[in-house]
Amino acid sequence: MVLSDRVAQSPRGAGRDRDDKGPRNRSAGPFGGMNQTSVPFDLRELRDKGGSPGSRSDYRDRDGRDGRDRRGKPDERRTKAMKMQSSLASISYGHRNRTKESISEVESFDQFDLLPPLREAVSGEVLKGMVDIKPTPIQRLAIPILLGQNTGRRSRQRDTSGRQEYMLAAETGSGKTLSYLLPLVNALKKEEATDPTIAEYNEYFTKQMEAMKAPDYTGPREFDPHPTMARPRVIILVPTAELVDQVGIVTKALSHAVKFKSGRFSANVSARVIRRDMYSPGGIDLVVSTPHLLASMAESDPYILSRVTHLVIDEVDSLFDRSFAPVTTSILDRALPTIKQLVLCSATIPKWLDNYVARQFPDMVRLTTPNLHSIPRRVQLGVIDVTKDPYRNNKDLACADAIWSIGKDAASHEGTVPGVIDVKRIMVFVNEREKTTEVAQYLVSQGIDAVALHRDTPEQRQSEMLRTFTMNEPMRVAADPATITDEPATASGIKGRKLPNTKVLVATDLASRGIDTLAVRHVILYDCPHTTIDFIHRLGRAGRMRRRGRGIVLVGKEDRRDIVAEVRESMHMGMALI
Ligand SMILES: Nc1ncnc2c1ncn2[C@@H]1O[C@H](COP(=O)(O)OP(=O)(O)OP(=O)(O)O)[C@@H](O)[C@H]1O
Repeated sequence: MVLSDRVAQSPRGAGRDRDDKGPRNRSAGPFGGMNQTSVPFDLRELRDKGGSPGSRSDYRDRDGRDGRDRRGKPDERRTKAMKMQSSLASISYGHRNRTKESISEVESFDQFDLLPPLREAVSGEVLKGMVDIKPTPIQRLAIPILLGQNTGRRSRQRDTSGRQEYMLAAETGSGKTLSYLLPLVNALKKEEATDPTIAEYNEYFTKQMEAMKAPDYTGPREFDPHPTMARPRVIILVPTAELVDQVGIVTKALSHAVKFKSGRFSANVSARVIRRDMYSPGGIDLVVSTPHLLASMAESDPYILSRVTHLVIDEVDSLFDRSFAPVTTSILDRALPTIKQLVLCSATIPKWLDNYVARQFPDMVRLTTPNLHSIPRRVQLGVIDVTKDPYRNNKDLACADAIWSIGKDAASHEGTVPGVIDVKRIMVFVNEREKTTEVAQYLVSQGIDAVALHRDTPEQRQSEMLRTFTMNEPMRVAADPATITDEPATASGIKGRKLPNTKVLVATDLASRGIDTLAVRHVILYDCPHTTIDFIHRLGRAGRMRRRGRGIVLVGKEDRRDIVAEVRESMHMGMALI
C-alpha cells in the first residue's frame, strides 16, 4: 500500500506539457527539485502577488514555515518516516501549483455546459437546502473536461478506439461523486437523443399507443421491450453496499430532473428488485453496483455489458486491489470494446495503482487537485500518549476519556433550547474486526452509546447504523447538561452515569471509504493506521466539504510515533502525506 508519487502525470512523461522538455526536477516546491541550489522562482513576484493561488506561500504553516529548513533547502527530515513507508504517489508542488492556476474560476454550476434541468437539479434536488453553492476544485477541474467543454487542456484520446480515459483524484469529501456523475448523466441524455435504436423504439411506442386507443383494437396490449432492457449504458462500480446506496441516492435525485432509469445493485437490495429493475421492459440506463453483484449477473447474461458506453470505477484503489481486482477487471474487460469514457476515481492513489494504470492505460489523463493526498487543514489532529498517566497503556480508558471530554465540552455549549443538547457523532477506527465489538462493549460500560460495525454485520444493519452518521440534520436530545459532570472516566466503569449527547460508531476500514459522514466532527484513531492511505481515509470522515473536524490518535508503545508526528506536522502545514 504505497501511495504513488507521480499520480498527476501520465506515464512516459506524457503528463508534462508537450512544450515542457526540461528535466523532471525543474518544478518548484518543497519536494519538486531536491537537488536545486537556488530558489526556483521569483520571491519578489510572489510577495507582490500577496501569496495568490499558485504561490508556494500557500503551503506555509500557521507559523509561517514552508517545509524548508533554515538554509531554505527542502526539509527532508519532516517526512522521513512516511517516505520510508513510501506508499502514496507524490506530486511535485510545482505541478500542484500549475494545476491550481489551471483550474477555472467557475463560480456556479450554471457556467458548465450541462443540460439546463441538470444544472437546476444540483441546487434543487441534489444539494437541497444549501445556499451559495459553488463548484469545488475537483468539480471545476473535471466537469468541463469530462463534458468535452473547450478548456484549453489537452484531452487525449486513443487513436484506435476513440475512448477517453480519465483518473480523478482529489481529497476526501471534496465532491468527487458529482464531478463524474453530472457529465455522465449529461452524456447519457445527449446520446439518447441521437441513438437510432432508441429513436426507432420511441416511434414504435407512440404508434402503438395511438393504435391501442382505437375502440376496435384487438392486437397485443403489451409493448416490445425497450432496447436498453438489461443493457445499461452507464455503470458505476463502488466497493460496498453502503456506497451503492449513497451514490444511488444522488443518481435518483438527478433522474427526477432529467428523466432516465437507474438501478442500485448490492446485497442491500433484494434479488427480486434487482431483477425487476434490470429486466424492466421500459429499459435501464444507469446502474450503480458492487462489482461482485454485477459480475455474477453478467455471468448468467453476458449481454448485460454489451452496450456500456460510460464506466466509472470509484474508490479505484480498493476496486483494483487484490481482493477486488479479478472481478473488477472481468467487468472492465467485457465492457471495454464499447466504452467511450472510462473514469477511475479515488482520494488516494497508491504507487502500485499509479504503475498499474501507467501500464494498462498509458493514455489516461490524470485530473488531480492541488491538495491531493493531504488532509484538510480544517481537521486538527490531537495525540494522546496512552503509555503515560493516567492511562498506563489502557487504550480503552483513553478512548472513553476522549469521548467523555467531547461530550462534556458540547454540553457546556448549551443549545438555544433549555434542556436540549446537540448530539455529537463520533467515529472510532480500529485495525482489527474483533476489536470493534470489544471496544464498543467497553465504551457502553462507560455510559457511552457505542455500536460496533464490521464486515460480519449484516449489510442492511450496516446501512442503518451508518445513517445516524451520514444524515446532515442536527440531532438533539433532551438532557440536563448538569448530569454530564467533570468526573473522569475510570477503568472500573461509571455506574449509573450516562453520556446522553454522543453517539459512537466503532468501525474498521469498512466505514472509512467514501462514506459521506457529514455529521461527524470527531474521529478517534484507536489504533494507529497501518499506512498514510488509511490516515487519509479515516480522518477524511471528518471535515468533509469545508467543515471543521478533529482527529484524535491514541499512540501506544507499539505505534510508530515518528509517522504520527509527521502526519500531524503535514496536516498542520496543509501538505500531502507523502
Ligand atoms: N459544490 C458543492 N458544494 C457543497 N456541497 C457539495 C458540493 N459538491 C458535493 N457536495 C456535498 O459534499 C459531500 C461530499 O461529497 P462526495 O461524497 O462526493 O465526496 P468525495 O470527494 O467522493 O469524498 P470521499 O473521497 O471521502 O469519497 C456530499 O454530501 C455532497 O452532497
